[in-house]
Amino acid sequence: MHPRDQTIFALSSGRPPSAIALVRVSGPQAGKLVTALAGKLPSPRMATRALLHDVGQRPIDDAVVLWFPGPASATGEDVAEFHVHGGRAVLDALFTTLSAFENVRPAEPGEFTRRGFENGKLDLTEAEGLDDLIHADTDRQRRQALRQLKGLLGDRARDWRARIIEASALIEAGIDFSDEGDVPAELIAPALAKVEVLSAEIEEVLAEQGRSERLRDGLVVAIAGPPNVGKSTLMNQLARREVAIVSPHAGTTRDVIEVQLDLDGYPVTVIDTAGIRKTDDPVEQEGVRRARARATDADLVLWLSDSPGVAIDHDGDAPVWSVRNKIDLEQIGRPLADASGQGVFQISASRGDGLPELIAALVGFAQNYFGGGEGGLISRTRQRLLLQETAVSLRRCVQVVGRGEELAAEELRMAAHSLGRLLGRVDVEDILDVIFREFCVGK
Ligand SMILES: Nc1nc2c(ncn2[C@@H]2O[C@H](COP(=O)(O)OP(=O)(O)OP(=O)(O)O)[C@@H](O)[C@H]2O)c(=O)[nH]1
Ligand SMILES: [K+]
Ligand SMILES: [Mg+2]
Repeated sequence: MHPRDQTIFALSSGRPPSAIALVRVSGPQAGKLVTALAGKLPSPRMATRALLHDVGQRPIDDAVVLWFPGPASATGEDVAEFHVHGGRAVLDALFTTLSAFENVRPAEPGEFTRRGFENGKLDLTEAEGLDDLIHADTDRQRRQALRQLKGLLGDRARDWRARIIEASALIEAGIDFSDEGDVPAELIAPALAKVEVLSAEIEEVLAEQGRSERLRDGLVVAIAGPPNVGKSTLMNQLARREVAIVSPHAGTTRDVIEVQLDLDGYPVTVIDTAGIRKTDDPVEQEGVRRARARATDADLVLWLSDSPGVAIDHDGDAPVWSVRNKIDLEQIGRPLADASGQGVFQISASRGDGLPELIAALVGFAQNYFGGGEGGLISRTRQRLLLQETAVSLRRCVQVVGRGEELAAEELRMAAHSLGRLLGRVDVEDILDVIFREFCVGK
């Protein structure tokens, strides 16, 4: 039997032990499994209490069972849900029992969603939105993923594709007419007008794209500077916990340490790095090399120093903010901070002076970086590349029409094909494998 026709099961809730665990089953044998374990098939979509038994009629657990006959289910197949107590032994017993049936096996990552996709329950952009939603850490990421899952990009793409096919039909009709005389102009002109409007709409969505992709990936802020200036102390303050070791010894931090922060709904990764200096210690040298590399890739660098006039030793395109630490050791009164993020911040990482100003400036930077608002429709490189391809084909269609309607028609076919791939309609198996492999097991 092809793996696709086998019945799959997986733990869809979190890691045991937990109060309740949800085990999902999908495939042609789902009904048979429920009957075998629960004694009978419950009414569709009604939570029903049942004592589950293994194949030797020994009890497994007191459970709640749900039965969703296909095609009105998440995967489009027959689906069952077992809500059991979330202990490891309970789950072991349940999985052993399920596996004992022929052609029943544990699901691969993303396999439930993939089946739903293959049965037309959701398009590829919605499947990606679902995966993003599961992995969303901040509120803004959640809202963006939900928009994707609700099919906003998919709906636009379907509409564009339908209109490209309409324009195509006009051009094809023009090609057919042209054998009999010089009629095409009346057909070609409205087709081109449609294509130009479409082009503009797609380009507008593309222009918005950067911010949503960034929202998905997050903003990386690197703390860099000479040894012992208080980088790890600042890191711990931003993280509000002791993630990095702080000590009076220069050269304490060697590895790159990362924390994920939710900064006003924006996903921000802060990295603490080894103090940058010349050293003979090979381990510290490696730390300095890593520190430089990570700071170069960051979106923003906080260059920390503890005395005036320390030169910034950093290259890369990212903006660098100069942060003076340990102002508590000096008698300079209130810390000065420029909320625009320009100029020098003055803080005491250990006492907390100046931190609210620094954090407010970071939020301002994040707002700018992510573009504020709700973000655009595109959240993945795959989506952006396919929309760019579509836009290029549409632009070329208008350019080449003078050289022959067939060329223009071919460009429209390519545009429609790119949108088909965006929706997952015409994609080849291996691309789907790559996309669904990143999903969680049980989804
Ligand atoms: N007085 C004062 N001491 C501080 C401040 N911030 C950090 N320190 C002290 O400075 C020393 C070095 O702090 P760390 O956070 O380990 O500095 P670092 O830059 O991470 O050091 P390396 O990892 O070795 O490069 C520690 O003894 C801290 O307690 C501050 O704002 N004021
Ligand atoms: K130190
Ligand atoms: Mg350190």
